[in-house]
Amino acid sequence: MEKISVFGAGSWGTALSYVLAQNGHDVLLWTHRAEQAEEINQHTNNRYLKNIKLPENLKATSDLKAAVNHSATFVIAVPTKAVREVCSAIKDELDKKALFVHVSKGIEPDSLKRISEMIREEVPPQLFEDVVVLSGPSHAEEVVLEQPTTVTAASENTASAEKVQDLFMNHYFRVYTNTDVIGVEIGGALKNIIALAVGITDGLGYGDNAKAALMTRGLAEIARLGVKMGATPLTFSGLTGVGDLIVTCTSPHSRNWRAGNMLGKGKTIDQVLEEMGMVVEGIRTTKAAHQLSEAYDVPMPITDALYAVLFEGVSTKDAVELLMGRMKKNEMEDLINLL
Ligand SMILES: NC(=O)C1=CN([C@@H]2O[C@H](COP(=O)(O)OP(=O)(O)OC[C@H]3O[C@@H](n4cnc5c(N)ncnc54)[C@H](OP(=O)(O)O)[C@@H]3O)[C@@H](O)[C@H]2O)C=CC1
Ligand SMILES: O=C(CO)COP(=O)(O)O
Repeated sequence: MEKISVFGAGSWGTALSYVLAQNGHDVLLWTHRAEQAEEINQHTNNRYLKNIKLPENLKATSDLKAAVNHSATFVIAVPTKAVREVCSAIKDELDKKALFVHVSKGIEPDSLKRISEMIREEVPPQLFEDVVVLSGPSHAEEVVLEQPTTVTAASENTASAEKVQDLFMNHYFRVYTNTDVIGVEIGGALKNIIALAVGITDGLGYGDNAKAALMTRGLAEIARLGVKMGATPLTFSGLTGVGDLIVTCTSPHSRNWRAGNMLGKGKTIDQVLEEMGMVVEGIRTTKAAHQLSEAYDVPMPITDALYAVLFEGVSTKDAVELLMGRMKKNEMEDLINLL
């Protein structure tokens, strides 16, 4: 039994706390809202996970210092845009080395940093043992129903990844390990762009052909960029690549797919975000990936088309026409370089 602190009490932080508490660990879940900590201590978190009874041994707090002092294993489960703020606040209270496990799926626009890079910038090396990423096809809503789920813990240091594997693994939550941190982080972040795009074509009334096209060519552009950034090509055929792409592009649980679907049906981004009430990571990540494709000189036509819709006022229909009207290509062009 380990002591573990989870930072961020949205859908995913709560679902992962559920798994850890069920595994017998002493989990303290931190939220920045006192009333939410009170609710979780009564064993529900209804805004994020409706009608789910949380384990009795899961405790919550809104006292950051208490959460930092509780353990030396920290799960960071806030949206990408809050990672720096939360990690910097943790660092201010930290007086020992901790293992940081992050579960966020995004890239920071402008700095173009991955999450593990952001954490390493916010927390000095003498205060962390390692930063491990836990990612893969996993909707919180299914995890808390204890439905079979597989994810990957990645670190260049296999011992750290195995430690995280041991903490989380149980009969419905199976954890693999991988040493390719770049590939795991890029796959997890960029699949949200493709899920938004698939949501749009579904919302426009296009069918499974369009969905398959976006998923396949989407994976091609994600892998192209990832490999140029230093990822291992095979990672994109794994859980954090094609696996997460499937689960996000084909499920109404996905906030990214749902947001895209509403855009395809004609709603504005502001209307969509207001209705969602939860993070839609793919929007900021589209901006970051658009910048990455320029920085690494990697063609990313689907990302570019979505960028045009989200940030340049291009209509969803025109964006599809733009993609379909691109110049002729050999399907394997560029991909051959990944081998
Ligand atoms: N949901 C899922 O199934 C999965 C999500 N993820 C990833 O996990 C990350 C978190 O997502 P998820 O839990 O789903 O998001 P949600 O929108 O469900 O919840 C986000 C949580 O973060 C809190 N938060 C936001 N900003 C801050 C801040 N500055 N300081 C403290 N807390 C803050 C929110 O608080 P408040 O309630 O006050 O807004 C809320 O509790 C994302 O990167 C997502 O891609 C990964 C795998 C699966
Ligand atoms: O990452 C997820 C599933 O693996 C959740 O996706 P959404 O953020 O689109 O809901």
